[in-house]
Amino acid sequence: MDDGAIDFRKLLKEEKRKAKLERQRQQQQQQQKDDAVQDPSTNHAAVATDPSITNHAAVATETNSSDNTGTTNQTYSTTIIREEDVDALDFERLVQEEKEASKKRQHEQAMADGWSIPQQRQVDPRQHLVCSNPPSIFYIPNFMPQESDQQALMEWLLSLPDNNQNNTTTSNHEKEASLQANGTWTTMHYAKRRVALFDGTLQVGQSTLPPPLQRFVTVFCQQGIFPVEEPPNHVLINEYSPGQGILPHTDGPAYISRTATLSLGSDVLLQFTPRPHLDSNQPTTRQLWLEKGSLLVFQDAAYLDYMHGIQDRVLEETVTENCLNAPANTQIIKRGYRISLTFRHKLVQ
Ligand SMILES: O=C(O)CCC(=O)C(=O)O
Ligand SMILES: [Fe+2]
Repeated sequence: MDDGAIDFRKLLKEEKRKAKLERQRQQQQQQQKDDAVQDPSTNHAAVATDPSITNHAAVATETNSSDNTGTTNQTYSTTIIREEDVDALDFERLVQEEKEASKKRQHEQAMADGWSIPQQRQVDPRQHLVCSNPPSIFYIPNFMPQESDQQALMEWLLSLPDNNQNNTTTSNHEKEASLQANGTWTTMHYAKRRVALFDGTLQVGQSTLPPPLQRFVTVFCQQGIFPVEEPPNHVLINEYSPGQGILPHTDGPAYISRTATLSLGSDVLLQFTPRPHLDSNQPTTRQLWLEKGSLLVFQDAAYLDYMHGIQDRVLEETVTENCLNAPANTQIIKRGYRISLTFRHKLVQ
């Protein structure tokens, strides 16, 4: 496991070794060029410096001149960056980058270790199934039972960088593109809701989900919430200020037809609305009470044939007889600040 400590000595040694090799290479090249320029028989053998090597490479400018014999002489003016510059340039940047990466790793590890999810419990679908039609909505209250654990997870999420604070003038297109930047908050243009995406499929061959989220993935697979061969590799975080919602939508064919959503911060009512292609005998909109700390899992028909959404501009919601899981005496749900984490398995071609 990474203990987060930076081995400065090792870094310095490695950087010096690289700088030394680079200087040797430059000197060798310079020598070749000098020899070539001095020896008219080898004029055309002079080798120009690789232009792709920037910063610490020797920069050669080539000038062609014709002598009276008609042959082309190549001469080079070369700037060699000094030893001190090479050390200063790369080492400072390297140490800074390594420090930041290490701080981030430590923070994420501490966050991942800083809360508990009951691991032993095997989820029994029959126990958590909330209705027979559609037969594929599961609700697990107290999935993350401790309020302090929920708080710790929220704190980590809120410590993620915010794109909008860095750049308030980005176009919608750029904002959408910045959603691709893993683990940063972006404010959606119309909905005004903040979202952050962790797409573990962006780097081929390795999952890039950070440890706090990877922990959930492990638990979901252990508990049979997701199949081991199709674990969540994509997590969308939605932040709702009190009263904010999300339009009815389906999560679409980019994922296997299963989602797991963890609610933090506040309770809310989620609406499941049948899609128009369903025949009219299907039940109308159904409500589901999502308590903070709960996990909602829905799949198959509930994923494919229903839209789900949260009413916008509502601070208090009335529980109707179509609510699938609220206790009989619950009539009003007060909305507060809420963060949800939606785990999915994105299909990769
Ligand atoms: O916040 C929620 O509970 C719903 C989120 C959702 O539906 C989504 O991100 O697709
Ligand atoms: Fe959704």
